[in-house]
Amino acid sequence: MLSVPAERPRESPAQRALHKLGLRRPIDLALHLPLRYEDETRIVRLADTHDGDTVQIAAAVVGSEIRPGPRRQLLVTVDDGTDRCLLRFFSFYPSHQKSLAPGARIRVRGEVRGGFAGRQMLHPQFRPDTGELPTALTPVYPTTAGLPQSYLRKAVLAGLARADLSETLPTPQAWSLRAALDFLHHPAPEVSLAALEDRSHPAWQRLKAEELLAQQLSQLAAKRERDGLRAPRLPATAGGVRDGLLAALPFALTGAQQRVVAEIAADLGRPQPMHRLLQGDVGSGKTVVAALAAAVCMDAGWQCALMAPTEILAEQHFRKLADWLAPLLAARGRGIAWLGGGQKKKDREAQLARIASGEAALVVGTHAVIQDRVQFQRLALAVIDEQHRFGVAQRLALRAKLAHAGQEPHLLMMSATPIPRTLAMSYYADLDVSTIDELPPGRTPVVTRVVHEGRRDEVVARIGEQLREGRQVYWVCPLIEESEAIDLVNATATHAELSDALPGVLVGLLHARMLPAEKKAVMALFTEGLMGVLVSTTVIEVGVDVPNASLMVIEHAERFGLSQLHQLRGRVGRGAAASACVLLYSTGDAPRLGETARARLKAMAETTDGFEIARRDLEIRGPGEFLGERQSGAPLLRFADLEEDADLLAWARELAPRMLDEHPLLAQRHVQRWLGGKAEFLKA
Ligand SMILES: Nc1ncnc2c1ncn2[C@@H]1O[C@H](COP(=O)(O)OP(=O)(O)OP(=O)(O)O)[C@@H](O)[C@H]1O
Repeated sequence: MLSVPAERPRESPAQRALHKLGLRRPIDLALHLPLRYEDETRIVRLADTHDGDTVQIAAAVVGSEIRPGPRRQLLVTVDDGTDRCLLRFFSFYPSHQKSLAPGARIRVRGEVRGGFAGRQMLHPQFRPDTGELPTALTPVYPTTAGLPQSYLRKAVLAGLARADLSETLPTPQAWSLRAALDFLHHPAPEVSLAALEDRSHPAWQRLKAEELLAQQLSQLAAKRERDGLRAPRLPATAGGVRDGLLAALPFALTGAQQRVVAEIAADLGRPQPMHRLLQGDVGSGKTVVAALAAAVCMDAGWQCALMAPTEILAEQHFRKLADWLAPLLAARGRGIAWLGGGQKKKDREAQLARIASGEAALVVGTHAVIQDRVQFQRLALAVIDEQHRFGVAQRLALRAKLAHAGQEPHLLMMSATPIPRTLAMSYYADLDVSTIDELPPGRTPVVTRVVHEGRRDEVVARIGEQLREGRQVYWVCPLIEESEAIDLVNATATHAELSDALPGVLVGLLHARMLPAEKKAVMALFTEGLMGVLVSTTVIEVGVDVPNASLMVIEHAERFGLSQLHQLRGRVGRGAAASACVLLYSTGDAPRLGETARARLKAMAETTDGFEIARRDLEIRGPGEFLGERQSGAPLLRFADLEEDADLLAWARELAPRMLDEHPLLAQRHVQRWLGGKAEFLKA
């Protein structure tokens, strides 16, 4: 008999958009709080409005026409008996025209603009006028493309009705969770905007307290879980690879490097696994810290793995670590293995054998390092570069893969994208954090100039000057995320333009679609100083280290995010030479740059400090987006603020251990409610 596959209900675009916002369970919807409220309870007479007022009017459509041309518009005239107003829509559907046909009675909300031609509203919201006005303020929810407010509002109310909101707090509270959520989602008619926005209101206090408690519970559970795990103890020993490396380095460690090396060594000496994040600004010298950690591990007779997210980065780490460590290891009968994407089968087999036998004390590579076929003889430390590029799931897979005989490896994760302290505490709930907050001596800060695209020729002339001084130059082409193909066209055109403008100079091109071997060849020419200019898409974003490069030009800088610009700029100023970064911008058809793009370029011109950049980035984008990019999978505070709500934090900190001990089921339910699938470390 044929079995008919069960038909899976198709997701509508609106449902997909809900999922994109992370709104899957009824409780997720119930906890999706309004961003602001609109007052639709009042109708204003058109004759009483002033330029710039945002108002709601009730009027009849008296005229409707489409103005043709390149900027097609729908123009609708309405009359409310006191005056007329023109509604202008630049994008519209046939259904708009129908609802706005002459004779229709509508309610319109928007900003009134005065002018010679009379009152106007651009893209106002409108709906049929049913005669009945809402009696209370209307919530407006954070949303995303393809998810209209009306749909989201209904979904939230349905979620609120279905969610399990039973009490999880063991001590009596002034407001229940249900009361707090009802207050915010369905404001009563007498509730004012001021009350709804007052974060010290008991409804908000209840939500923040809940959220902080969930965070404290999950952190504590993670910590207890970790305390129960075993890892090999790796005490630092004298006279080994670590001491050899310290003696051979051409520079002395900075104070900050010494401090974090000591923090890591202390963790490695304990029988519990280290889970530490090493964060440091671009060029602050994280690699040598990783090398020293690896050396401690190898001196104790164990293996270490280092994994980077791209072939270029992994390759660069391999080269640097091999320079530093290979001679020291060879003297002890051990070596370094490489695992990359484009490797020949025979070479790969040979490397796998060295890893399995333990002869390879250090293994460097890309994701290839955690593939099933890789068997370590005795792995004790895994170093993961740019860990935020690896998803939480990959991180967990790594841990599972590397654990053996009841022992977990120590994990050191490196990131060149510093996160402000308050966010780090909640984002990296399960990690300890070490920070390199000092650059090696002798660096001159990179001078950054924001230059209009119209002055491109001057910039090309400047490249010529740098080349004559024996320096090298990066030229980064725009990022148009949706289309790698367009990126490539741009980069290729720029490559041709620069090759023409700079006769006799080797100008290279690097982009994501090249084969690993081609990329490697181009990078090698640039690293060895044979190539003067490297035109690249953003593949060089992280980690590339060519100290002789002293100028970076970023084309269409207005399209890049702030941390990304900072990362890119970090590719220059890595040696002693004075370096510069030129941010070329274009405003396209617009008369000037948008506000956030302007804020980003201004921040870049004003500071080179990665922590300050991170702070401004957070300010410009808000925590959701700021962390979203980092593939957040860890708990994150949405409502509470660790500084502002210090008293609630103290309450949660005090309650969490008692709750875990005395009410473990309530604790579990509470964390599930707030963190849902993200509460991975509670599973144990
Ligand atoms: N204490 C030090 N004194 C002088 N130079 C140093 C010191 N530490 C590291 N360096 C050098 O500084 C450069 C940058 O170091 P490294 O590549 O480790 O930076 P990073 O922190 O990994 O930066 P990024 O995240 O940008 O890759 C390298 O050329 C490195 O050899």
